[in-house]
Amino acid sequence: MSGTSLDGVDAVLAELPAGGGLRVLAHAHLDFPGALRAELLALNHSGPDELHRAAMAGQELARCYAAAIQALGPLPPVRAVAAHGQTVRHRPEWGYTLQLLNPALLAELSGLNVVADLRSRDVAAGGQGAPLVPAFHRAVFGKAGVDIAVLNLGGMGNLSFLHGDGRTLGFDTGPANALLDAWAAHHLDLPFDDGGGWASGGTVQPALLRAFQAEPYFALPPPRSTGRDLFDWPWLQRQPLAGIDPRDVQATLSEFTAWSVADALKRHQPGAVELIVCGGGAFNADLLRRLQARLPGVVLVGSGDRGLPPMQVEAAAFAWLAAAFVRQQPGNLPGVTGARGPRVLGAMYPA
Ligand SMILES: Nc1ncnc2c1ncn2[C@@H]1O[C@H](COP(=O)(O)OP(=O)(O)OP(=O)(O)O)[C@@H](O)[C@H]1O
Ligand SMILES: CC(=O)N[C@H]1[C@@H]2OC[C@@H](O2)[C@@H](O)[C@@H]1O[C@H](C)C(=O)O
Repeated sequence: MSGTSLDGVDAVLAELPAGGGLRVLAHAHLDFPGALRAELLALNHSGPDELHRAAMAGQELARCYAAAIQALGPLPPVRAVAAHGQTVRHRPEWGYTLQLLNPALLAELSGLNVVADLRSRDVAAGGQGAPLVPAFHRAVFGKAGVDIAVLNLGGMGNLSFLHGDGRTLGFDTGPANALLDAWAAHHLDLPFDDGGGWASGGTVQPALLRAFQAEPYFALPPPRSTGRDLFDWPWLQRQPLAGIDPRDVQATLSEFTAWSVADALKRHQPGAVELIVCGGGAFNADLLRRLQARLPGVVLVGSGDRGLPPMQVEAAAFAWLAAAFVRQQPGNLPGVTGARGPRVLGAMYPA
C-alpha cells in the first residue's frame, strides 16, 4: 500500500483464513526515494509528457513494491499480493480513478500473483471507488450493539461508522496530512511536523479557519471522496494566507483537520462512544489533542490497542480486499461508495 501522503510503501504479510479473521505476520515500511516522491507529487497535476512519465513512475513503483515484499523476509507460500498503486487522479464524477503501477512488472519481479486496480470496478458501477476500508474496519473492529467509529489519518482522512445495529457507513472527511506535510516541508524543510510540535506552538487564526471551512466539499452529503486533485498545494495557495505567521497557518490547518473529522462524526454518528485512530496521523499528538477537545464524550483509541498498529491497517485492508477477489467475493459496500451493487474488485496478473 502506498497512500496519498506519499511517504512510501507499507507491506504486510497477512494470514486470512477462509472462515474469517486476520493475522499480520510481518510488516515492512520503505520510504520512497526522494526523486520518485517528487515525481509522484508532480504527477497529481497535469504537466509535460505526463503519459510517459506516469508509465516510468509505474515501473519505479513496481520496483519499490517488490523491495517492500522482499523486506518482509522469507515468505511462506503466498496466494496473492494486493497492490494498490499510487492514486494520481481521483475523478469518479468523470468515471475514473487512476492508481499508477505496473502490476505486470511486479508479478515478474516478485514471482507472485498480483491483484491490482482495486477501485475502478466500483467506479464503473457508479460508485466513488473510495473509501474501501469501511468493510474491513467492520470485520476487524466491529462490535455488535456498540457504536464505534474508525478514523484513518493518511494524506486524506476517512471515517468508518460501525453502528451497533450492524450498519456500516463511511466517507472521506477531507485533507488530513497532505496539507500539513506540504506546509511543514515548505517552511521547515522536513517531510512532516513530528508529533505536531510546530503546530502546537502556533495560534489558530479564526478567519483563516472559516475560509478553509467554506470549501464546498464539506457541505456535500455522502457518498463522497476526495484527493490531491482538490486538497493539495494549489488549494492552499488560493487561501488568504498573506501576513499570517507560518506557524499559525500550521496550527490552523491542524485545527481544520480536527474540525472536519469532529463535524462529520457529530453529524453522522452522534452516538459513537469510541473512535479508533489509524494511519500516520495517529502519531500527531497535536492533531489528536485538538480532535479530543472537539469530541469530549468520545474515547480516542490508537488502532494498536485494538490489535492492529496504525501503519499496518491500510495494507492489511487491501490484503483483505485481495482475498475477497481471490474468492470472487464482492469487496465494496454500495451503501458507502454509492455503487449500484456489490462488485468483485480488482484484476489478477498471474505469477
Ligand atoms: N511522528 C509523526 N508525527 C506527525 N505526523 C506523522 C508522524 N508519523 C507519520 N506521520 C504522518 O503520517 C503520514 C503517513 O501516513 P500514512 O502512511 O497512513 O498515509 P497514506 O497511507 O499515505 O495516506 P492515505 O490513507 O491517504 O492513503 C506522513 O506523511 C505524516 O504526515
Ligand atoms: C482514491 C484514493 O486513493 N483514496 C484514498 C485516499 O486516502 C484516504 C482516502 O483518500 C480514501 O478515500 C482512500 O483510501 C482509503 C484507504 C480507502 O479506500 O478506504
